[in-house]
Amino acid sequence: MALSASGTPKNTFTTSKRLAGTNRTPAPGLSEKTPSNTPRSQFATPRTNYATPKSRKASSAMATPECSSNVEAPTRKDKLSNVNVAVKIRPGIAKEQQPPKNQFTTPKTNSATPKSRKASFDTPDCFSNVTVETPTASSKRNSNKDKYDQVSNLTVAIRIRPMGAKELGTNVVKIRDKELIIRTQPSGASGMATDHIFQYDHIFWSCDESDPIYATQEDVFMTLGKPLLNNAFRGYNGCLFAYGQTGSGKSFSMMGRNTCDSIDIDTERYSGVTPRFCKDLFERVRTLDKGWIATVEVSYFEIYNEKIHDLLASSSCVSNRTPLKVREHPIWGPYVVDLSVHTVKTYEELRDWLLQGNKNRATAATSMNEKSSRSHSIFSIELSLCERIKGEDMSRRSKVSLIDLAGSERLGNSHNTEKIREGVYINKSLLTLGKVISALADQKKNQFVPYRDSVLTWLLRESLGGNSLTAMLATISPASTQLEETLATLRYACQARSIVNRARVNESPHDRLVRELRLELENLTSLREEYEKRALSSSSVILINDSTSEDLEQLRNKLTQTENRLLEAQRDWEQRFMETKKTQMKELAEAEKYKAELESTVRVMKTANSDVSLSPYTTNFLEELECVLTDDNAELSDISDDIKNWCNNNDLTCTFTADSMTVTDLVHGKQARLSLGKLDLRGFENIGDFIRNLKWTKAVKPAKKLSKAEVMSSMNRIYQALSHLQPPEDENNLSLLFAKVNKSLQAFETALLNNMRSNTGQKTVTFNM
Ligand SMILES: Nc1ncnc2c1ncn2[C@@H]1O[C@H](COP(=O)(O)OP(=O)(O)OP(=O)(O)O)[C@@H](O)[C@H]1O
Repeated sequence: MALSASGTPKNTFTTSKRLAGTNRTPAPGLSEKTPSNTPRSQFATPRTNYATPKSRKASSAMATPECSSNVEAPTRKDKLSNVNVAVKIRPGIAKEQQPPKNQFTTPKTNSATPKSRKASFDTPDCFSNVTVETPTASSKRNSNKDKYDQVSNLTVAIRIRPMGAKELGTNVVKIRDKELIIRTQPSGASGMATDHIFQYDHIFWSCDESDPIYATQEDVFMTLGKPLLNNAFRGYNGCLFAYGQTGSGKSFSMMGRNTCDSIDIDTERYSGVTPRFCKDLFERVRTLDKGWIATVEVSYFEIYNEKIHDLLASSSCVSNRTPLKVREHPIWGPYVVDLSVHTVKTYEELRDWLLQGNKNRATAATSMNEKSSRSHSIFSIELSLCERIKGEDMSRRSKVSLIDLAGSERLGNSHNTEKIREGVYINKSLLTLGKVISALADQKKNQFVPYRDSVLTWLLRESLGGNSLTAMLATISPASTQLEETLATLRYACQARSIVNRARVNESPHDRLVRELRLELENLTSLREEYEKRALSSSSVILINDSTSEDLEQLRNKLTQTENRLLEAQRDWEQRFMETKKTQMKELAEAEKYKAELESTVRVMKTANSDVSLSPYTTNFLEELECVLTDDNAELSDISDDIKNWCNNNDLTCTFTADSMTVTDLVHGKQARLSLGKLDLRGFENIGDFIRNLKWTKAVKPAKKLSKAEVMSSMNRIYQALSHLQPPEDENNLSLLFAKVNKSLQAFETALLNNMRSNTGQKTVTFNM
C-alpha cells in the first residue's frame, strides 16, 4: 500500500485528513519491530504514569491534633479504604519534610491522612466532619484485556507555580509525604484552621527555584509529555490538557514563558511541554531505522466563545476568521471540518507553525493576567510510521493533542460585556467538562455523558473515556487570596483521576495480524535455532560419551515438533494473510463501487435543470429520512413509491409528508394535494387514472431557493439528530447501516451545495467524501 504525499494511505478516505479532536482513523498497521537505533525502553509503556499505584494505603494514621487544625479527609465514606494513592515525588523529596520557605508550618501530626475510614470516624468532637478530597480510583487502572489495548485511568498531576511579584496573601500550599495540603484560615465557632489533603499521580512543586524539590519545565515534560511521545511511536493516541485558574501557569507549563518568542520557546529554562515534545519527536524520527518513513502533520485551533478558529489557516487574520464546524464521522468520531493540516519535516518548520498559531491565539487583558488567553487551544500532532516489509507497507498512526484550556473567570470581577460573554462561554465549556468528568467518574453503567453540550467536550470525547492515553495537568497558585479557586481546581482534578480510558494501537486488523504472526514466526525461528544448537552440541557429546540414544531421540522429537509447528504457523500465516488480503480487496472494490455511485449522483445533481427549486429535494429527503427512521406505514410506502415512480416517469413531482401527498405539474403550473387518510386507489384502473382524477388547482409559487447557510444549518440539524441514533460499537450491522446513512447524507449535502453553486454562482464549499 503506497502512501500519499502527506502520509495518508491511498485507500483511506480523504476525510481522515480533516479529522481533529479525536483520532479514530482506521490506519493501516505496521510491524511491531522496534527501530533498532531506538532504545527499547522508549517503546515500553510508561508504567509509572499509567500504572496502578502499588501503594494504596494513605500515608499515615490520623493522629489527633491538639485541636490546632481541622483535617478534611475523604467523603465517600464507604470507599475510603480503596483510595488510590499514587504521587510521584521527584528526587530530593526527603527534604520535602521541611516545609519550603514562606510556607506555613504544620505540626507533623496535624495534617496526616487517615489510614482508614475507621480512623476518620474516631476524630474527636473538636474536629469537623471528614470529607473526601481524593476519590477512589478505578480498579481497572492499567489492565490489559487485549494484548495491545491499554486500559488506564487518567493520569493527574498538579503544579504549583511561584507567588507572583505583585500577588497578595500568604502561601497556603504545602506538600508532605506525597500529599498536597491546603490550609484554610481559622473560621467558624471552633476558630480552627482546616487542612485539605489531596493525593495525585504527580505533584510538581515549582514555587521556589532554590528549593531542592523544585520541579523544572524538563521535569514536567519527562513525567507527562515523554510517556505520550513513547506511546505515540507505538501507535497510541494521547492527550495532555492543562486545567487551572487564570494565571495559574497553564500556558507556562504547556508552551513556555513567552509563547510567541522563538528564542524563549526553545530555552532550556522556559521551554514548555509542547515544544519539548515536538523537538523530541524529531529526535526520535531521526534515529529510526532505514526503511522507515515517518510523516508528521500538525494542526492547531482554538475554541473561543464556542466557535472554532483555525490558528494555522493561510489567511488567518485575527479580526476576520471564519468559524469552523464540528462534524461527527460515523467511524472516526467528531472532527473539525476544513481544519488545515500541515506536513512538517523538521522541528524548526513545526516550531514556526506553533509560533504562528500562538500569535493568532485570541488574547485579552483581564483583571488578573495581562496577557491571559481567553480561548481553549488544541495543538495536535499526527504521527504516521510506515515500514516496507516484503513489498507490503505496514503502518500505524497516532495522534497527540496538547491542550491549553482557558482559565475560568469569575464574572463578578469584570465590567466588560464582551468579557462576560467570553466568560460565559468559557465557563460553559469548562462546566460541561466538569459534568463529563463527573459522569465518567461516577462509573455507573449507562450513565449519560453530555459530551455534546460543548464544542470542547465534543472534540475531547475520545480523550475522556475513549481511545487515548490521557493526562491532566492542573495548575494552581499558592496564594491564600486564590484559595477558593485552588480548592475547586484540586477537587476537579481529583475527580478526573477516576476516568478510565481504553487506548488501542491505531492500525488495520490486517496489519495487526501480520505483525502478530511475524512475532510468532520470529519466536519459533529462534526456538528452532536453539534446538539445533543443542542438538549439535548433544550429538557431539553423545559421540564423545557414547551416551544413550534415548536422549538424542527425545531431542530430535522436540526439534521435529518445533519444526512442524513452525511449518504450520507459516502455512497458517500465509493462508490468513491471503484471506485478509482478499477481504481487503473486496472492501476496496466495494469502496470503489460506492465512490462511483456517489460521483454519479453528484454528476446528476450538477447537471440538473437550473430552474429546479432545491426545496423539493430537501423536503423529499427529509420525509424519506423520517420514514426510514420511524419505519412507519410500510404498506403506505409501497403505494407512495409506486405513485412517485409514476409521477417521475410522467414529468410530475410528487412529495409525501407525514399526513399528505402533493403532486406538482410544473409544466402546466398546477398542483394537487390529498390527505393520506383519503389515499385510496380502489376504483381506479391504474395510478395514471388516480392521478388524473385528483383535485387539481393552480400551482402555488415554488418555494424560495435555500441559501447555502440555510442548507448547511438544516443539514447540521439532521447530522445532530442522526448522531443521537448512533448504535453501540458492537452492533456491527447497525453501525454499517449508520455509516451508510451518514455517507449518503454527506453525498446529498455535497450534491445540494454543488447544485447551488452551479445555479447561483455562490462560493464553493468543499466537502470530503
Ligand atoms: N512554574 C512557573 N514558574 C515561573 N513562572 C510561572 C510558572 N507558572 C506560571 N508562571 C508565570 O505566571 C504568570 C501566569 O502564567 P500563565 O500565563 O502560564 O497562566 P495561565 O494559567 O496560562 O493563564 P490564562 O488562563 O490566563 O492563560 C506568567 O507570568 C508566567 O510566566
